Amino acid sequence: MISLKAGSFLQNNSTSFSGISSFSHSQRKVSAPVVVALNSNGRGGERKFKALMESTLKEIREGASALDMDPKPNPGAGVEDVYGEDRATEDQPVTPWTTSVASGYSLLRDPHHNKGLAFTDKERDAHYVRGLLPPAVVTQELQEKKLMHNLRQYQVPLQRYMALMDLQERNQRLFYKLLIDNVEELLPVVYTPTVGEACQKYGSIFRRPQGLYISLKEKGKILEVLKNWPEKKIQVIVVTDGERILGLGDLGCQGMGIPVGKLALYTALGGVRPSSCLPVTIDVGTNNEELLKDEFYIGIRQKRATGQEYSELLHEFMCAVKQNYGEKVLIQFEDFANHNAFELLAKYRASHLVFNDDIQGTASVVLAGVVAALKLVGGTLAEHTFLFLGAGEAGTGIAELIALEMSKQTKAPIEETRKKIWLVDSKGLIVSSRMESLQHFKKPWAHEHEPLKTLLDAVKAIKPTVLIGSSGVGKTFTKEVVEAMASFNERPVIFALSNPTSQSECTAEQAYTWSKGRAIFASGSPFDPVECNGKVFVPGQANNAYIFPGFGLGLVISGAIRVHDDMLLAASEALAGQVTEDNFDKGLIYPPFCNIRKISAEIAANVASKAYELGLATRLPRPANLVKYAESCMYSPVYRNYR
Ligand SMILES: NC(=O)C1=CN([C@@H]2O[C@H](COP(=O)(O)OP(=O)(O)OC[C@H]3O[C@@H](n4cnc5c(N)ncnc54)[C@H](OP(=O)(O)O)[C@@H]3O)[C@@H](O)[C@H]2O)C=CC1
Ligand SMILES: CC(=O)C(=O)O
Ligand SMILES: [Mg+2]
Repeated sequence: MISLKAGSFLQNNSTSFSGISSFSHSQRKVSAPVVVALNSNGRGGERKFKALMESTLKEIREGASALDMDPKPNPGAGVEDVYGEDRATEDQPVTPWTTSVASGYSLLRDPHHNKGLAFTDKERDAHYVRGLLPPAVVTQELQEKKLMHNLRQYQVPLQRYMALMDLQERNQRLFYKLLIDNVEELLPVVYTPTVGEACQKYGSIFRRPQGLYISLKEKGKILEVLKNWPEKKIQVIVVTDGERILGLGDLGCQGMGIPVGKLALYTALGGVRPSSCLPVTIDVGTNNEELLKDEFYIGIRQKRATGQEYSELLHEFMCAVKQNYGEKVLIQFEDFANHNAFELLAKYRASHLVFNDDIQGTASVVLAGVVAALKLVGGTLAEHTFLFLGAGEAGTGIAELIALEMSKQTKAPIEETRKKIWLVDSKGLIVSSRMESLQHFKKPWAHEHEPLKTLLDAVKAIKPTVLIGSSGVGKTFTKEVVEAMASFNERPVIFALSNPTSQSECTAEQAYTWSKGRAIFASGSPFDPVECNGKVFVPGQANNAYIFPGFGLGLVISGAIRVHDDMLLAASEALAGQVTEDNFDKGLIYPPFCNIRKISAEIAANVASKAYELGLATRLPRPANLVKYAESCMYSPVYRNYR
């Protein structure tokens, strides 16, 4: 075992090199000079190691220029090839560095470098794995084929989820190759709906920890906890406190499945490197009585901390992140309850690079779907009338972005364009007579109207052209509601955004059947194509997964320091622009996920372009072709050759 450590000595068989602090990226408490400690383990590896060190140092110091992009990647923009992995080709192999040079048994157990049976004979000799594997040598493609075959044998979605998580823990590149090549089939497993069930049962299915847990016990020590994470170059953090996991409510610490899943998509769909992604769960307790009683629950057993105690922990986290990773790390808030979500976004948007996926990402994806739908239904955005069921993060976030875009298009003040948008919450239609009792984020939507209690009454009174479900409550778009929409719209536009599938406002089949095949329908969780009156209808998936991976990539490659609403509009425009005539012919208002990497590159380029235009980008000079640049920065899961 050859280990490379910063600021420490090895007791036996050790040889020291000094002055190579450039290697210190993955160890904490780095102090110069960095010491490389060598334990040759009786393999006579000392000379070999010195030669290896010299050649690798040379490669890192000089070799980077060979394949650099024009303009050169800027370390500040966070896209540099920290591990030398991009430079690896058949002719130019690299060393599989971790905090140690992984070899032998530990190499097979290191998910970042393990290739299983794909290790060549030469690699098996060079890295001491001969005999630790059966003799067959197979390609990554064959491994993929076998795994897909095995996954398809499972009847229960949760078993597929667990098999995929095991793979991620065992062989990271193979996991991402599977996910990228089979995105439409595997998205419902690592993401909604199956990830919802996984979170509900997270304590029971828990095997190896994923991500970073920061609980009230870590108060005062969050910076230290961040330093326990093995990677130093973090570019994207997805953080939840588990209080509103999909439409499933408070799952406390078990919400970890969400940041883990979202970040898997950052890599697979947006090409952000797995090593630069950090899933975080903040555990302040849970109000879920069942979990508190569950002997397998993995979080702290207490009611949720609120008020000052909550905000102090969150503030310590936000400060520690900036201190540890710098100004340009993206913090994505995910599945917080709305009473905290709006406040956190407002509090930190001026000082940190923050993005709330449920408020902002969802807004961007739904606006794109609406803009695309206009091609099928006709009219401008301002000529349509919108009604929401659900006036929380998703509902008011989407409403505000639609109103902003309408205002930009018509030059009318946003106070005016908001009047085209109506929302219903658990107490009925939001109207001005309720103003006093409304939460702050609902107040802009309190228009003059008589109070109405039910969605059906609101549909009949407002006569919306677009109906959007964002309440987290399933089966709320009843036959009467859909029939009412179809009675005054030739092509009613219906979004059933709530996740997972059990919480969907209606199914695709119901939307098409009840509207006699006239609905333009999209849902947050996927539905299979439906045959109605001899015609096949393909429902779209209106999910923020279309937006956040490309959006985040755009921020990272431009070195953006803040998120601006115009970037959300830019992302939305790029997504809507990817819907083809062929997609429209099938009634689709989103492009299929199988092209998601191309879509993400377009989104990233539009977002980055906006960041430059707004003076929020720090990566200079601006690459001439941002789409090509975004594509070139994307992580590839193909195995690297080891020397
Ligand atoms: N497809 C996608 O990409 C996304 C989907 N979502 C989904 O949207 C749903 C809501 O999320 P989010 O907005 O964050 O949640 P919030 O808790 O912030 O908002 C929920 C809203 O729904 C209202 N509501 C609850 N029950 C009813 C009811 N029976 N009738 C009418 N209104 C009701 C609430 O009313 P009140 O305020 O009165 O309590 C509240 O306004 C979730 O299922 C989530 O999974 C979220 C983000 C992205
Ligand atoms: C998709 C998503 O972010 C949600 O349902 O919360
Ligand atoms: Mg969410």
